[in-house]
Amino acid sequence: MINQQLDEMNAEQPLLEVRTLNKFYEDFQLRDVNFTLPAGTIMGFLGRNGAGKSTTMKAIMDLIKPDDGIIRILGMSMPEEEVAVKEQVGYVGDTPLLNNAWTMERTLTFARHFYPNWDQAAVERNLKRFEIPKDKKISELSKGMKVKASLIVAMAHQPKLLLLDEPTSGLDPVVRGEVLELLIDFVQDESRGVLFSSHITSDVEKIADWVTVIDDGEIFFSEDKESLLDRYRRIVLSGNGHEATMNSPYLFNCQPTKGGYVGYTDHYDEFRKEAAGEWNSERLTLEELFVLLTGRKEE
Ligand SMILES: Nc1ncnc2c1ncn2[C@@H]1O[C@H](COP(=O)(O)OP(=O)(O)OP(=O)(O)O)[C@@H](O)[C@H]1O
Repeated sequence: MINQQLDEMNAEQPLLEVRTLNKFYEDFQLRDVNFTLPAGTIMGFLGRNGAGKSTTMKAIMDLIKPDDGIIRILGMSMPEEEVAVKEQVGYVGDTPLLNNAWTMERTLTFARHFYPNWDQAAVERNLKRFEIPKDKKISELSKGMKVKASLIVAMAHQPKLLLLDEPTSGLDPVVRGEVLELLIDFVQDESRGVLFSSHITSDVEKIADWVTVIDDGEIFFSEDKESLLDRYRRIVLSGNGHEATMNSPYLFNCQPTKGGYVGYTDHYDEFRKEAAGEWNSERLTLEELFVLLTGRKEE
């Protein structure tokens, strides 16, 4: 199906819908995973080691068989419509995609046979942009070059959705920045979107519009990044006379400090209306928020 027809058909469709996805391993369960990725969105997928990020992404791609759940990409069901779906998805997983013994040239010549929408001009542009030599074997490329090469291959058939499992892990800050820029460029066409998992919360904070956190196989929250960072605040209460404020239902984790108390709110608008006495608020970084929330859940 040509892309223009798809755009018209799917103008209102989310790019990706994951509903009640379950996968049971002996020592780990993915439980009722639900989230939606709207078109034009970069979603950061955060979770601690072993939380279930790769398992979720592999289940979306049908690389592992889910025990239950519904996956829809542009309204098409996986795995029933796998061939049509995979024309619309570029996936870079946690294990190397490219054959180390092949050159980039051979890799591209091989891969383009599978995709009618292959965009060789974009491939050439990206190879030049990232200075990836076509005649070197994949094994001779640096880690950063391999990541960029994998992304170039994953994007060459003009997919609508990129699923990337830790694309920036182990890269130096300059290469990480280049990869993030590539993703931002990719969603300039608002019919596209990206789901990328990461431990680097600053990368997610930098480019994601939406943040989904998974914890021990369950979605903890999936929310627009700005509204998330707006409604949480660190609250610093100085001096005395804070009894009423400290009993606020909007304040949690309140601890004494040298000059008063420090706590957190997840309802900043409501909190500020009723808080009395001397106080000020600080915006949290996504990293601070992630540590606070995943730590709080364990209490
Ligand atoms: N094939 C398998 N058989 C049994 N258990 C598995 C299998 N694959 C993954 N798991 C388990 O599922 C859990 C989630 O693993 P997963 O790779 O999805 O986590 P992750 O969030 O991607 O972690 P990381 O950030 O460390 O990459 C882990 O406890 C892992 O041991």
